[in-house]
Order: sequence, then C-alpha cells, then structure tokens
Amino acid sequence: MTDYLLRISSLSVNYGATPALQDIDLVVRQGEVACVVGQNGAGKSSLLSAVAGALPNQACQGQVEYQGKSILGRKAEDIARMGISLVPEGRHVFSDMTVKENLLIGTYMRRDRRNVKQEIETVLELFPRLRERLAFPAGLLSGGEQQMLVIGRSVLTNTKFMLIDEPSLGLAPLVIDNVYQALLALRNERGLTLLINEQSSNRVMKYADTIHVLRGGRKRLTTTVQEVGNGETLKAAYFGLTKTDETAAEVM
Ligand SMILES: Nc1ncnc2c1ncn2[C@@H]1O[C@H](COP(=O)(O)OP(=O)(O)OP(=O)(O)O)[C@@H](O)[C@H]1O
Repeated sequence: MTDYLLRISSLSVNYGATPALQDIDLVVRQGEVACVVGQNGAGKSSLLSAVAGALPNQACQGQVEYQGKSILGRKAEDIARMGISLVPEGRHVFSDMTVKENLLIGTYMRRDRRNVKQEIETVLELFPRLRERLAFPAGLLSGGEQQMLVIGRSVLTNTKFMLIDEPSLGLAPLVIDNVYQALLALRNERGLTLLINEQSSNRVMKYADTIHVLRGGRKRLTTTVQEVGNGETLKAAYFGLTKTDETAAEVM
C-alpha cells in the first residue's frame, strides 16, 4: 500500500504531430501541495488536462493512476466523480449569473444534497469577499474575486484532489497571497490534495511541499521545499542553463 494519491508513469501527450509532454513520471502524495512550474509552452496545462480527462484519448499515452485505479482514457465526468476537479486557467465564471448561482453550479453533481448549505457556508468563510458579493453578477468581480469563485465552486463539487492551472495569473501579489492562504487552509482543514501549475518558481517556493519543473515537455527536476535551498538548482532546471541538468543540451 503506497501513500501516493496520483501516480503518473511514462505519460506523453501529442497534439497531432506536436509533442507537448514526453515520458513524464510524477507522483503526488495524499495531502500535499505539489506545484508544477515551467515557462510558457512547457506542458503544464497539458499535464493537468491529461489527469482530468480533458484531452482526446488519442493524444495521451502512458499511465495515470488515482488511488491505485487507472484513469487515463476515462471520461472527464467519471474522473470528476472520483473526486478530481480541474480549475482551468482563465477563471471561467458564468458572467451574467450571480456569485451564488455560480457557486450552486458546483454542487449539482453532489449526491449528499443535505450538506450543500453547510458547504456553501464553509466556502464563504474561506472567501469572505464572496459573501459580500453573493448577489453580484460574477462578471463584475475583480480578477482575484473571480479566482476565489472558481476555487470555491470547485470545492463545492466535493473534490478531494484539486488541479489548479495558474491561479496567480494577472493578480496582484497581495491577492495571490490571499488565494494561496485559502488553498493552504483547504489542505490543512479539509485534507485536500493540490496540484498547482505556476509560471513563477519564486512564488511556489513559499507554498509548495514538492516542486516539479517542466521544460520543453519533459520533467527536469522534482524537489522539495526542504531541498530547494537558494533555488539555484531549480532555476537551472527551469531555464536549462547548467551542466547539472543532464538534458539541457537537447533543448537549447
Ligand atoms: N490544442 C493544442 N493543439 C496543438 N498544440 C497545442 C495544443 N495545446 C497546447 N499545445 C502545444 O503544446 C505545448 C504545451 O502547451 P501547454 O499549454 O501544455 O503548456 P503550458 O506550460 O501550460 O504553457 P502556458 O504557461 O503558456 O499555458 C505547447 O507547445 C503548445 O503550443
């Protein structure tokens, strides 16, 4: 019995002739905050999409196991029912619907209808800004508030494992800290496991337990916050600059 919640082995993603990910091995442990960092086009979104079942089957090769069960090739809705939720990049709110209606959408798949009211209350405690704006059209929220809304909606699906694509994108540093504090509270208080994509490796060093670096569709490094030190090895893997990164030469 392992404590791995997710195990990815030899995963490759190809969009027709375009390779996006090659031969990725990666594990995520129950209850950890794991971050995937990399520059534009490194393959971060493709990784989350493959796990969530959001890519065509023919694009993906390899294995993805969640709680010991093979999930690669399953339908996105089946994967969602297993407790995996994807918060895609770009904060997809329903602009003309109110904040409350947006939150309710997150609850539709739940079987435990009795807990919905309490669960919405939990989300509003986590994000007090949303409580103040419950009757507002979601399209009028700030970027940070919209990010809180999509995370809150995802919590309401009864997720156990949240995949979040670039939650910091376009947000001010203080707002980013608020969002991450809420994510850490979700991990600490509800035992959620988080796999988060970010472009900035500096930021994730503050919050992540484990950091995976992608570059050019390949995983270049896995490190922990204890091992990362001054971040030089991480930067080298991210940019592909030193001899210690054995595959750097392939992509430079
Ligand atoms: N639907 C698609 N069709 C063709 N190529 C794609 C598609 N989606 C992504 N790609 C390509 O796959 C590679 C990886 O893209 P991906 O979006 O996974 O990277 P990323 O690290 O998330 O980048 P970003 O930070 O810019 O979102 C890139 O070269 C991209 O152009």
